[in-house]
Order: sequence, then C-alpha cells, then structure tokens
Amino acid sequence: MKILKFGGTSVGSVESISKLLQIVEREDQSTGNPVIVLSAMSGVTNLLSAMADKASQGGTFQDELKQLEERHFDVIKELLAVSRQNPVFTQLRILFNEIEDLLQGVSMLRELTPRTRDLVLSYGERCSTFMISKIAGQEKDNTIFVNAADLVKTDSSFGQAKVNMELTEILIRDYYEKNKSKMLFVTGFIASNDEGRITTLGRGGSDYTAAIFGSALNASEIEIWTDVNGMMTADPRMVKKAFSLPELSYTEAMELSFFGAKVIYPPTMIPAFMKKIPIVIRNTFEPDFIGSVIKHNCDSSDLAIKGISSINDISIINIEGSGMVGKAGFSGRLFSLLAREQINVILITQSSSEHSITFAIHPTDAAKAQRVIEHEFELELLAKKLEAPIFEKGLAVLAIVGENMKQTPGISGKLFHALGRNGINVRAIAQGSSEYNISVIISHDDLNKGLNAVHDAFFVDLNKTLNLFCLGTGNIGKTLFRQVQEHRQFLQEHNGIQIRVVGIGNTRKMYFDPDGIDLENWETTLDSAGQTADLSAFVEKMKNLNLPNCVFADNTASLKPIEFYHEIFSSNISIVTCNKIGNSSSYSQYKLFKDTARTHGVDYFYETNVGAGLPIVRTLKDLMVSGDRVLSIEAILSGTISYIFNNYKGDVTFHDIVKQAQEKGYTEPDPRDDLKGTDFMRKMLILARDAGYPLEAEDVHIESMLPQSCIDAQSVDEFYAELKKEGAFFENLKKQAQAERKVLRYIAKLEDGKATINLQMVDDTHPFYALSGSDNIISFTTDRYKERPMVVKGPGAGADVTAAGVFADIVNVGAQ
Ligand SMILES: Nc1ncnc2c1ncn2[C@@H]1O[C@H](COP(=O)(O)OP(=O)(O)O)[C@@H](O)[C@H]1O
Ligand SMILES: N[C@@H](CC(=O)OP(=O)(O)O)C(=O)O
Repeated sequence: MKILKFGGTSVGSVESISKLLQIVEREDQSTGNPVIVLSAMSGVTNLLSAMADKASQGGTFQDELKQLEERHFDVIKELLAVSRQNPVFTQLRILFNEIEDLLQGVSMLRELTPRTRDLVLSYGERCSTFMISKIAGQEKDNTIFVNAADLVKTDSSFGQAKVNMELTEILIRDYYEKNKSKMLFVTGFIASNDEGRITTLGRGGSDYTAAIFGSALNASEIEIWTDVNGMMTADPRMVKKAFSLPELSYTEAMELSFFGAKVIYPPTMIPAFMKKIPIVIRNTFEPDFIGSVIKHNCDSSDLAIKGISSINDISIINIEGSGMVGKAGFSGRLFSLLAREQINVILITQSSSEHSITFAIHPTDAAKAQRVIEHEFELELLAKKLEAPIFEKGLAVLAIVGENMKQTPGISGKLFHALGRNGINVRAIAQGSSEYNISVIISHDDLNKGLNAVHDAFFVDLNKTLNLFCLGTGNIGKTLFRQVQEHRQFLQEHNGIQIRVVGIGNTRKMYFDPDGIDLENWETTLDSAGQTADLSAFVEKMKNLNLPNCVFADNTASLKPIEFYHEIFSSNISIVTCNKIGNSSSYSQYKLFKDTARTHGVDYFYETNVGAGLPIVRTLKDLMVSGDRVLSIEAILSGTISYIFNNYKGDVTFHDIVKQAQEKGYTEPDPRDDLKGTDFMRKMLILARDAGYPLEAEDVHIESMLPQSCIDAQSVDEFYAELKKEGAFFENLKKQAQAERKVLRYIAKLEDGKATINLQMVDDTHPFYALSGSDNIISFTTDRYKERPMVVKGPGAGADVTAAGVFADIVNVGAQ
C-alpha cells in the first residue's frame, strides 16, 4: 500500500484536482487502495495566517474569507454533480462560519495566541480534504474524510508540535484496521494535543503527516506529489538549468530541504528513514515522469554534489570576546538559551581560536535573540569579557549538499572559486562534520547570481551560460552576432556552453534582456525598444543585473569604453576586446587592467588586438607561462603594408599600388595612417608588454618608409601627388632589392627589450620572404624555438576573422 500526498499546488485548482483524481484512480487500479494525504489549497494557509494577524490588530478579514469560500465553491461547482453539491456547500459553510467566529473573537480580544493561530490554520486542510473526498466519492463509494487531528497526537508546541509517535501509530493502525475497505482522504499538517486542542506540524508539514501514516501502516512507498519533476539540483524558480535527481539518500534530502529545498519538509525523512520506506517526489502535472526517489541504499552517482539550496532571508549574530575562549560551557549556555526561547538556529560557525561565534537565525527572531542574549550575558558584557553582539541582516545561506563530497577533493575550492570569480563576498562558512554539506552566508542580493554560478561550476556537463554584454554594432559587432547565432547549437551540444547576449549598445541606443536577446532580430529590437545610449548607464545596468559569468565585449575602436574597464573588472566582469586603445596607451593603464582582472579573478582577453583572429597573443602567453624565454619577435602586423609590399613588383608604381590598396578597402581613408606605422606600432607595443617589457609608445623606434614630403602633404590628394613625385625613391629601393634577390618588407622587431619598425630587404631564407595578399606574419625566437623560429601567419584583418577571434575569446572566458 502506498501513501499519496498532494501538496497545495496539486489541490489548488480545478485542473490540478482533476489530475489528482486521475493519479489516485491509476494507483487504486494498480497497487490498490492508497491512503491520500492532502494539503490546503495553495496559498490558503498563508491567507488564513494573514487574516488572523489582521484580525488581531482589529482589521477586517471578511473580503478574504469570502475569497476563500469562493475558491472552494468554484471547485465544487466544476467538479461535483449538481445533485451532490448542496450537502457539501452546507458543510463547508459551517466550517467557514466557524472561521468567521474565531476571527471575530481574535479581533475582539486583539490577541492571537499560537494555539488560536493553529486552530485557524487547520481549516485550510479541513476544507480542501473534505471537499476533495466528496468529489472523489462520486466515482467511488468508499471514500472517507479523515481529520488527522483525531489520530496524530502531539505535545502542545503550537506552530511546530512534536509528535508522540508511539500513540499516533497505534491510533492510525487502529483506525485503518477498522476502515480497511475505505479509501482514506486525510488532512495533512494538523494534529492535536492531549487535551484534543488542534496543533500543527510546522509549515510544509503535510509531507510529515504522509510519512507518519506511511510509517504507522508500513507503506511500501510514500509519494509526494507536487508541481515540479522531483527533487532538483536547485530550486527551478531560481536556477533555470536545475534538473531532477533520479535518486538521493535520506540524508541528502534532509540537508537539501533543511537549507530551503521546499519541495519536501525535513522532518518527513525521519519516520521514512526509520522504516526504510522510499519517498518518491513526483509531478502532478507530469504524472508519467518518474520523479526522484529518496531511499536507503541509493546508487552511488557521479555527481560530486547532489544539489544546491538556499535560505533566502536570514540574519547573523556575531559574538566575540575573551570570555568565551576555553569556556566549555559557553556555547552550551548560548544555544540552550536560544532553544529555550524557541529561536531556531539555522547555522553555526566558530573560529578556531574560539574567540568568536557566528550563528544564523530568521530575521523575525533577531530582536528577541538580541534581548535574551544581552540579558543572559549581562555580567560578561559589563565586565567586557564579551563585546556587544553584532547583528547583520539582508543575508542568505547557500548550501551545497551531497554524500560524495567526502570522497571528492576540491569541492570547497570549486565553490569558493565560483563565488569569488563572480565577486560574491562570503560572510561566514560552515561545514558539517559529516561533510554532507558546506554552507556559506552571502548577501541576499547576490543569492540568485551565486546559485547560478555555483550550479554552473558543479554541473559542468550541463551548458555553462555566459552572459554577454556587447558594445559596438559596427562590422565586427554585427558579424559576431551572426556567428554566435549560427554556432549556438553546436557550442551547446559539443562544448557545453550557452552564450546569452543580454545587453547590446552602440552610440545611439542600448537594450537589455536578462533572458537573452533574440539575435535574429537584434537590430529591430535595439531600434524599437532600446533606450538612449549612455555608456555609464550601460555599465551600471551590467552591474545591477548581477548575473553570473558575465562578459563585456568591446567591439568598438573608441576611447570611451576604455574609461570604464577598471570599473567593469572591479565588478567581476570579464572583458573581451578588439579595441587596441586600452592596451596601447600608457603602460600603467595596461598594467592596471591586467592586475585588476587578476585580483578579481576574471579574464581579460584581447587576441584581436594583434593580427585579428590569428593566435598571436595566446601563443605568446602560452610560451611565457610554460617557462619559455622570448629572445626576439619579428613581425609584419599591418595588412595594408603587407599588401603593398607583397604586390609591389614588376612594372607597377608604388603610387599605384597604394591607390589599389585603398580601392580594395584595405587602408584607412588617409593611407598615411597605415603607412606611418602608428597602428603597427600599437600592436608591437602590446606584444612587447605581453613579453614582459614595460615599454611606452615613444620607446618603439619607427623609421618611416615615406619621404618627408609625403608626410607633410596637407591633404590625401596632395599626398598622392607627392607619392607620384617620389616614384623614383621607391623604384630605386625595389631595384636594389631585386638586384640582391631580395624583397622589401616593413618589419617590426623586438630584441633585448628594444622595439623598432623599419623597411628592410629580406632574402629567401627569411620567413617573411614569401608572403601573399594582406597576410600578417610573426615569428617568435625563443629558448625552445631557437634554430627555427615559431611562425604564425595568415589573414590579419577583416570583419569575419576579427569577429571570430572575439568569439573565441568569449568562449574561453572562465575556461581555466
Ligand atoms: N531543489 C528543489 N527541487 C525541486 N523543487 C524545489 C527545490 N527547491 C525549491 N523548490 C520549490 O519547491 C516547490 C514545491 O514545494 P511547495 O510549493 O511546498 O509544493 P506543494 O504545494 O506541492 O507542497 C517547487 O515549485 C519549487 O519551486
Ligand atoms: N498547508 C500547510 C501544510 C503543507 O504542507 O502545505 P504544502 O504541501 O502546500 O507545502 C502549509 O502551507 O504550510
């Protein structure tokens, strides 16, 4: 025989009750006559509680009562045959009148005792269960409504009564024996004390009722029917990627639920555990899904942790002072006091020096805790053996849980890395000695981000989500969006990475959507729904959204975004940029960016600063980190200059070849911007810095390839005219090179910490001799690559390859 418990969400509407009845019927057909335990309709317990509070302050509650009545009556009208409705209406009206009388009394007395509150709350379960037993009764003639208050006996701790298991089990068995042929519809949550006064088992306690019945009747299984697919790796409302766990142990379920996984009430585990009865969590709205089994010998799983749960709103109290060092009785005194005062302590941590204790409680208990502690330790406080307790609110507990933790090293490292990398400050840590859980206290504002970041860190087989903010919608930005869109599925399937573009900005507009912007229509969305662009508001928004694994991609060539880099890194957001300005201005700025990224544990990738998508920056970095020593670097890092010299052969004049390069779109509007070598110099400066030389722009010695008259020309036209006039100058160079079987190349060199760029003639033994198109080339001579330098060569410009380089950098964020 099974116990089937349906939670508030499963009895909350006509639709869910219909599904519930089908599930009950199916069970009755297969295993036979289950015992059904029901909660109040969703929200009803909260509403009753709020009505009682209101009444105790003299407020009105009639409207809410009417609402409650209507919710129940609407279900009856829909699901019960008209001929059967009247007696049920009558009975429910009696119950609602009783609630009204009770609340009138509370209102008159302006007093709401825990005892009265329990009585008021009990009507939720009594109404729902009575109603559903009658609805089920029209198909079956053996249904019977059972008020669990008659069978579950407790002490008088109203609000969270302690069950007398022995007596309760006898009463349940006895009742069951007498009603064996009946299908029992039992109220969850409610019980009674010795005097027959209604008590409750604590919020969420209907699960506990189910376990108590399961234990008393030696059920084969306790099924908890709810609105999610079982116990999941995290609360699916907070972590979209949470998935359901096929199996977990009682301890794991207990730890997860203690730390907030509301899907099951922690005490439920005890009676089931004692009798080794499996608890299965199932989804009323997806009855064919197998759900999660909580059981005794659960199969060992590959997962290092089973789940992450959290308690939303907690306060902590920190007590410090010499008075507690070595005093064995101190914590005993403190925690007995809190227990006596019924203050629930969620988590405790004590420093190893025993100089301080921090513990977490519900904020509603904070004032009381302060009062009783100050009273109890008055003498110690006066004698300054204790400091005044410090209270902090607005915090949350995040806990990772799993039995495998014991065997798996590095779990806490992973947890703290995920939190640290996302800028989440840990206020206190507690690890149970059983090593089934590690709990951390963090700011409440960081909870959502923390849960998602930690979930991504532990469940690596799942797609890791990168939240991307993109600035710049020019050629590179546009191409990047297209590439991300085209490659999305592949990345998800093969690399387990999900890229979600959550913010787009250009000089006109900016738009954000934390659920991800549809990249098919980003332009229309940005134009129609975007707000006016404001870079500082863009950065503020990135920070305020507080999303995990954030990346800021700067696809501009503007100075403005650079001013925000430091602030962005400091907010624990990684930066990927093709904008060279940041790294090629002052060395101190370059260093500041690198250091800030490192101290905040985020990435700073700028592969496309040099040679577009070619792996140059990465190669240099790999050489350096693996202990190689760079002896020299030679490079041609300007696509324009490369094109010009690669094609300056035969009869063509230098003037014509520059023109041609301009016509093909390789050059800047004023070709001198390329030919003067400034852009080339910036790239070389970045490489020199990455190679460990703190150079400034003026340290790079550039020998201009242009005669002075060309440089001095006032306009582009004048420049071309001068270039034509100087034809002989270039012709001579070419001829001289040809005579020596060499070619002209404009090459940068870094050697002994000195960087130069000049025009050279190289023969066919030089790796730069055979170059075509607008290729970039770089050769690294290092300790390991001494005889034959390592060469990287290929197209070093163009929107496609640059965007691809940015894309690769984005994908690499967080990879190490
Ligand atoms: N780890 C988790 N796995 C599944 N659900 C969770 C978890 N943590 C929190 N929840 C929440 O618990 C809810 C179910 O609990 P509850 O609302 O009390 O249901 P019921 O009304 O069925 O008793 C789910 O809707 C889900 O949002
Ligand atoms: N109705 C009670 C008891 C309960 O267990 O409800 P649910 O199954 O909806 O969590 C409450 O809200 O606390």
